[in-house]
Amino acid sequence: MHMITSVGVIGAGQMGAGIAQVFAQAGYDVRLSDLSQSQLDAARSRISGSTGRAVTRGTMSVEERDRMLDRVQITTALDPIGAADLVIECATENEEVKKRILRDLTPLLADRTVLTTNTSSLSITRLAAVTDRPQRFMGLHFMNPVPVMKLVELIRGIATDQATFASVAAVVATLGKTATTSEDYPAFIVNRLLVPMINEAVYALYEGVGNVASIDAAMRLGSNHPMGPLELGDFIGLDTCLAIMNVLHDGLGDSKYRPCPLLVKFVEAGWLGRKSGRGFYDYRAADGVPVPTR
Ligand SMILES: CC(=O)CC(=O)SCCNC(=O)CCNC(=O)[C@H](O)C(C)(C)COP(=O)(O)OP(=O)(O)OC[C@H]1O[C@@H](n2cnc3c(N)ncnc32)[C@H](O)[C@@H]1OP(=O)(O)O
Ligand SMILES: NC(=O)C1=CN([C@@H]2O[C@H](COP(=O)(O)OP(=O)(O)OC[C@H]3O[C@@H](n4cnc5c(N)ncnc54)[C@H](OP(=O)(O)O)[C@@H]3O)[C@@H](O)[C@H]2O)C=CC1
Repeated sequence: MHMITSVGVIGAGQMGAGIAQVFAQAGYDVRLSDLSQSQLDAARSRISGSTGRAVTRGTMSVEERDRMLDRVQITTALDPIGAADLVIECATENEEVKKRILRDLTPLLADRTVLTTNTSSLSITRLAAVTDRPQRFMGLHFMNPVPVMKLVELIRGIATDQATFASVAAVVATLGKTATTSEDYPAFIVNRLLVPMINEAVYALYEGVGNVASIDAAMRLGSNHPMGPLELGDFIGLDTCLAIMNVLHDGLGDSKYRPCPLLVKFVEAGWLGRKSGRGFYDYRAADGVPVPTR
């Protein structure tokens, strides 16, 4: 089995930045790629800000932080990604976008490269089929915020071989995270359970069962969830939540997974949650305190 020392991450959004950070902290050389230079610059600031907190608390020295940041190279090109030992596709949750990236990337890959996707819901087998290496392709699903959350879901496609699975599981252990295995069904385990709950919270809002503050307080204080479901939807990204509901609805063919029309409308309005400044809360107040919108 080839040693994995370098990692290529495609897509520098909230997940790509967090994944780049945890690999760099664990000593891997990271290449982070995105179409947009501004997203890459924002990812660098996000990593710097996130580790800045550790420096302030004294859990990381300034030198360690600087060495970690030096291990993350950013690029708008795809070519440098192809030479990495492990690649993690981490772009927008859209099957066509992911397939286009994987098709473009395939001719650039070294023979040894293990290819993975951080998809929240899409079929690993279908994504693998557009590459030249379905046997060395699998789902590697990190949770948000990546530096904090302990779990990584591992998902085999139908063709994933045991050596690939074992090497990816070994890499997860070096990050200090715990892996669980899920089968390749729509949205796997975490999002099969979590995102319908968020969608149901949007239905409760849509039907007037409660307002944003009462629905979130009910689940925070009544079920000990660290965030209310609407706050969590905003945190994940309402576009991503809607994409996951659509995959569940289409893939399992059960009306219980139909996305709430209010969720659809928010995404159509560009109200995507934290990342766009507005979702079920407005994040643009001068004092930084989120304000419920309904
Ligand atoms: C959609 C998918 O495909 C799958 C998914 O990811 S689903 C989403 C899964 N994630 C969740 O459910 C998250 C739910 N929320 C939480 O667990 C918590 O609210 C939270 C961990 C995000 C924040 O916790 P909190 O106690 O309110 O905040 P806070 O006290 O500021 O932070 C706790 C710690 O996390 C760190 N932290 C918080 N956010 C961070 C971030 N984005 N990056 C790095 N560190 C972060 C803080 O620095 C702090 O560290 P220390 O304890 O060492 O000081
Ligand atoms: N949000 C979450 O809580 C979680 C998300 N995930 C999964 O991780 C993936 C990324 O999600 P997240 O980081 O939240 O999404 P974001 O919207 O924050 O980021 C996606 C990034 O991908 C970029 N991108 C789009 N197309 C391409 C392309 N062709 N080549 C390179 N980059 C591209 C986007 O650029 P631009 O903005 O310019 O379009 C953006 O920077 C998704 O598959 C999602 O389902 C997994 C676990 C948790």
